[in-house]
Amino acid sequence: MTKKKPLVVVTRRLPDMVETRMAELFDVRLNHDDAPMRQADLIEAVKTADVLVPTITDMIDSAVLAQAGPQLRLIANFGAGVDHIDVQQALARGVTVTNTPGVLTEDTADMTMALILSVARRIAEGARVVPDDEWTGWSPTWMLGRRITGKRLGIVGMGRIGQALARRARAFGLSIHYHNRRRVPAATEQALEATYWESLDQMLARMDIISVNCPHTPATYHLLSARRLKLLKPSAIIVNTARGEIIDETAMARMLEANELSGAGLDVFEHAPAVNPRLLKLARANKVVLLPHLGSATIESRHDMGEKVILNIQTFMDGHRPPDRILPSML
Ligand SMILES: O=CC(=O)O
Repeated sequence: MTKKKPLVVVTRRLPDMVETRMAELFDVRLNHDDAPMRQADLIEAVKTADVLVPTITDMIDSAVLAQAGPQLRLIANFGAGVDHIDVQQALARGVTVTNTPGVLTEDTADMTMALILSVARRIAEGARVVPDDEWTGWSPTWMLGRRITGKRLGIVGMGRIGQALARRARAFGLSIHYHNRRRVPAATEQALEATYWESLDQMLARMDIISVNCPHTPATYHLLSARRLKLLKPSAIIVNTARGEIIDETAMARMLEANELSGAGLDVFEHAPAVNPRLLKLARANKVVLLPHLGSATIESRHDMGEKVILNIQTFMDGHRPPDRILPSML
C-alpha cells in the first residue's frame, strides 16, 4: 500500500524548481498569486494542513496556533529567523518547528559588507547623483566618505553570519571585535583574529562600525536600546541585516537626526514592511541607506532554502528528527 502523502500548505510563492519538487513529493497547496496570507487564511491552513511552510510575512502567533487541528505536526519555515512564530506555543502543542540555517549565510554576510561600504563610501548617494544629472566632474573635496581600512568593526552576534562577515571584513582591513551570548571557541577566535567583549556596553563605546547579526528573541528585543546607542561614538555607523526589532529604531532615528550617529545601513525594520517615516526622511537626506530585506535574496539562497524545507519535511515524515529542528535552548 502506498503511504498517504502529507498535506503541505505553502504560504507564499517559492522558486519554480522548489514548488515542482514539492508537488512531486507531497499533496501540496501552493499560493500562486503570492499575496501574503491574512490571519483568517493562516487559521484555515493550520486547521487542515499536516505541514505548514510559512515565511517571515506570516504571523504564526498563539491565536493562530490555538486554532490548529490535531493533524498539524510540523511548521517547516522557509527562512532562518523564526521570530514570527510562537515556537514555545507550537512545541507545547507537540508541533515541531524547523528553519533553513546555513544556506543563506554567505549571501547575508555579503549584503552586510555591501551596506558597510555603501554607508561609509556613500555608494547609494553616488549612484543617485549620476542618473539625476547632478555630477559635474571630479572634485578633490566633493562627496567624501570615510575610509574603512583600519577601523574597528563590532559584531553583535557571532553565529554563522557574524563569522562570515568577520572573514570578509578582515580582507577589508577592519579589526574584528564581537559580543556574543557565548564566547566562540578559541580556534575560531584566532582564525578570525577576533577580540571578544563580554560587555556589550564597553564594546559599543569603542567601535567605528557596529553590525547586528544576532537572532531576534525576547532577550535581544531592543538590545541596542536608547541607552546603549548613546554609548556609540558620534562618528560611528550601524548596519543591521538581522531584524529591526533588535535596535530601538526611534532612538536611532533621533540620534541620526541630531548627528549623534554618523550613518546607518538597514536591510530590516522594526515594523516591516512599514518603514519609520523619520528613516525615510534620513534616507532622502543621504544619512542612511535603506534596503528592502535583501539579505538572502539570491537565486541560489532561495533555491537552497527550498531544498532545506523539503529535506526537513521528508525527514520528519519518515519518522526521524529533521536536521533543522528548533530547540527551546535556541530561543
Ligand atoms: O531574514 C531572513 C531569514 O530569516 O531567513
